[in-house]
Amino acid sequence: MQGLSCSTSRIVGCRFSIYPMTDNFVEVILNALREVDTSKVWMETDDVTTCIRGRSEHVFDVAKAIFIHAAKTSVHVVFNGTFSVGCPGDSEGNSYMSMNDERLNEEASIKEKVEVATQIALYPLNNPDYLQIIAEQVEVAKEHGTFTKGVHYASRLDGDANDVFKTLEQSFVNVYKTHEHSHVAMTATISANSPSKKEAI
Ligand SMILES: Cc1ncc(C[n+]2csc(CCO)c2C)c(N)n1
Repeated sequence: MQGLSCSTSRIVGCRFSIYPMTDNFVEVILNALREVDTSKVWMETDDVTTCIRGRSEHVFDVAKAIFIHAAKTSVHVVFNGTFSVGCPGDSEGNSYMSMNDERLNEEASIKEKVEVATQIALYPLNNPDYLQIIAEQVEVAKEHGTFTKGVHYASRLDGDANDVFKTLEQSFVNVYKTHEHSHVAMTATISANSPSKKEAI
């Protein structure tokens, strides 16, 4: 179809918000966005979300660092985001894909110990084997020790933010590497410092 062919681009993107549940939420959001090194990703923030795009490792590095930066204030904060790769129309035509693979925020992120509760859902969009592919990534999360249980429409992961982000990244990369023209979306809701208990309330 003219103009709608699936791009072979491997540019990864994430559109996300963080929601710090505190009166000074503006400060927490803006400090997290400012103090993380975002020089290896394309980034745009508006009044609803932030979008980051570039190489997979830098998109995950920056998303994790922004969330951890907000969470280390001890405020109850939630990250809600959609990761995407292979979206038709998302072109690689910018310099961010030629960055080297050295992660700019990993050293600072791994110093922080932040417990998180997470619900993720993987969507291998153009793959008829999607159920099998999702099941394989549940096994990966079990191997990582982050998988807690399946819930309706999602899998629950608990643990340190660094470990949970490792599972998110590994699952997403495993799925999009399945074939050259894969189009994959993954949603993640990540909560830290919640006053709620873990059970349904
Ligand atoms: C990561 C992230 N990016 C953008 C917003 C939207 N937002 C809500 S309040 C605020 C600060 C004042 O403008 C902004 C940018 C968000 N919540 N989280």
